[in-house]
Amino acid sequence: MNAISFSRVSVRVAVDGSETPKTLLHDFSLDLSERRIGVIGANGSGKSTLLRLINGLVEPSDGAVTVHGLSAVSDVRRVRGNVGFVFTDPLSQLVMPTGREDVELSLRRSVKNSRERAAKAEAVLARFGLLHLADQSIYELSGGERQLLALAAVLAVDPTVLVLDEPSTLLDLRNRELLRRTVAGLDQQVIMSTHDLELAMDMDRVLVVESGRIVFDGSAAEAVARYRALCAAPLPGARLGEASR
Ligand SMILES: Nc1ncnc2c1ncn2[C@@H]1O[C@H](COP(=O)(O)OP(=O)(O)OP(=O)(O)O)[C@@H](O)[C@H]1O
Repeated sequence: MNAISFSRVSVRVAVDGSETPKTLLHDFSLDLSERRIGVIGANGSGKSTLLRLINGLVEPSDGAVTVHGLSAVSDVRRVRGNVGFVFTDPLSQLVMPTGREDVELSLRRSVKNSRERAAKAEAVLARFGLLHLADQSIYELSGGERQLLALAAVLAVDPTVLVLDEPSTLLDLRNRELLRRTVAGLDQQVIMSTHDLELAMDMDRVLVVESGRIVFDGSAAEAVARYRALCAAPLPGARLGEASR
C-alpha cells in the first residue's frame, strides 16, 4: 500500500467579495512511497497547502487523501496519530511554557507513567542538544532553538510519517546540519517543503510546485534544475528590480 496517496485532489477557497473561488491546488494525483520527499517552489505556490492535506489541516475540495489507507478527512484523528507535523513557525506549535513541558505534553498519551515520561523527554531533549534550554521560557529561546524544539516534540512520539514545513528557515549552519543528519537517520517517511535547495538535494524524490500545480516530479537534481529555471524567468508584473535602475 502506498504510504500517502492523493487521488484527483484539488483545493479551492472562497474569496470575500467574489463569486469565483480561488484555486490553491489544481487537480492532481500522487502516490508517495519514497522515504524522503521534498517539495520546492516559489512563495505562495501551494507547498504548505499540499503538506497540510496530509494531516487534514486542509481538506480537499475534490478527491481524496489517504495515509496508509486511512482517509485524511473521515479518519483524521487516526491519521494525526500517525503523522507528525512540524510547522514553519514554532510558536504556532509550542503551547507549554517550557521545552521540557512541551515534550512531556507530546508524550502524555504514549507514556502514561510520569517518571518514564520525564526520562523520555530528557532523552529527546538531549538528542537535540536542547537540555540546557529545557526549563527556559520558550519566549526566551531563539527562533532556531524553538524550531529544533518543535521538531523534538513531534519526534518524541515516533510518528510513522513526518511532515516538515520549511523546517530550516531559522536555523544556523550547525543546527541545519543537525537537522540534515537527524532527517537522514530517521526511520520514518519524511515529506519536507523547503527553500533550502541543499536540503532538497538530500531527498529521494522532489516535487516542484508552481502556481498550484505540480510541474515536476522526479529526482532531486532534476527538480532543483527545473526550479532554478523557473526562478530565472521574469515574473509577470514583478517590479522589485526597477528600484535600482
Ligand atoms: N485559507 C486561505 N484562503 C485564501 N488564500 C489562501 C489560504 N491559504 C493559502 N492561501 C493562498 O494560497 C497560496 C498558496 O499558499 P501556501 O501557503 O500553500 O504557499 P507556499 O508555497 O507554502 O508559500 P511560502 O513558500 O511563502 O510559505 C498563497 O497565495 C496563499 O496566499
